[in-house]
Amino acid sequence: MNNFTDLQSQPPLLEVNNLETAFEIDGEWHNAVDNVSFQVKPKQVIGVVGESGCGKSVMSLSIMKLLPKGIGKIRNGDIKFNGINLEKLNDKEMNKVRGKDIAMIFQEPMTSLNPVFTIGFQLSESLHNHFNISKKDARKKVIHLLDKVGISRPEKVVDEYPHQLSGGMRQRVMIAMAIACEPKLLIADEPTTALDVTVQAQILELLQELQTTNDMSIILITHDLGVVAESCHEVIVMYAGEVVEQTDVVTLFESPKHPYTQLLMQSIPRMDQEEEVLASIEGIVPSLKNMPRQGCKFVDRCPKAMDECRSITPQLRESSPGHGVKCLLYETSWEQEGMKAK
Ligand SMILES: Nc1ncnc2c1ncn2[C@@H]1O[C@H](COP(=O)(O)OP(=O)(O)OP(=O)(O)O)[C@@H](O)[C@H]1O
Repeated sequence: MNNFTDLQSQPPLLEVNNLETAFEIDGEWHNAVDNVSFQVKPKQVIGVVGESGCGKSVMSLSIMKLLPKGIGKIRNGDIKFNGINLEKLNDKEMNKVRGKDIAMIFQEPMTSLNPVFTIGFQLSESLHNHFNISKKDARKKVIHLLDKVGISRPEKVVDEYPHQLSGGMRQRVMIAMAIACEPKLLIADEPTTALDVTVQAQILELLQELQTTNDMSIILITHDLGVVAESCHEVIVMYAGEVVEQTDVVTLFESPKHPYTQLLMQSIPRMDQEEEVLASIEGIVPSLKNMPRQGCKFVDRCPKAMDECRSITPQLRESSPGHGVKCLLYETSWEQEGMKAK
């Protein structure tokens, strides 16, 4: 992994500024991603964590411009890749960016692989989409890619079909497909969730290795802070579409500030625990239609909630340089305003 301080001085590869992505439900638009801003530096691995329904996938689909047409849209903010505003690109231009500059892998590889075509055919397709390459050279490159992602006997696997491979191998194939065109940014959406623990560790190791050899940045989306601790430089904690905490990985683990992050920390299995006694966070993430319009969205589940949390909407503020927290516990201005009013 690269040194965190070295990365800080570089211009961003990806900039997400005040992103709001909404879905239309019963004639009304609701934000699934609400005013999210962050940057990804070249060669940086950034983790996006949060429970199911926090907006992690919608955020990555927004970056890829793959939101379901007609139902979902970016209604505010912008996304810049290498300084280019992706919103301004037409479909053809965006198709070039996808795969070639930014690639994505998903949780369940079987849904992304076509069962009726061989691995070789599917991998060469993505090469043909972006490069003028002969069939023979594409096959050679596919075998090389399969080898690179740790698939043994790649010359055999190239002619096999997805169902002939294990879950871990299929995820390796997806990674091979994603890195085929050497993208500068890989978005990995829960890449290990469907795999057993040993295979999970191997896939994470592979991603880390590729990040270094290919000089790639990675956005690693996960609900598991344990995965983040292993692989990321910087972390964004999302709750109900918003960033509630954002900092480097060491600071996050040494001094998590937001009550939501603290609860997520308690749900990481630890090696020194004889039995897995995992804290679970009571309640669920509010649905888009039931999202509180005012105050903190975590209030109903927060063990540290105060009366003011229902009426005052917290702002994402730096609690120390580079450590953003969106919680009234770390804001003093609302208390001062209250004092003035008295
Ligand atoms: N096509 C859609 N139409 C309406 N609402 C949607 C759609 N896709 C996602 N949502 C809503 O947007 C919110 C964020 O969903 P998202 O899938 O991004 O969460 P997530 O954090 O990625 O969860 P998971 O880990 O389960 O994928 C949720 O409330 C979800 O129900």
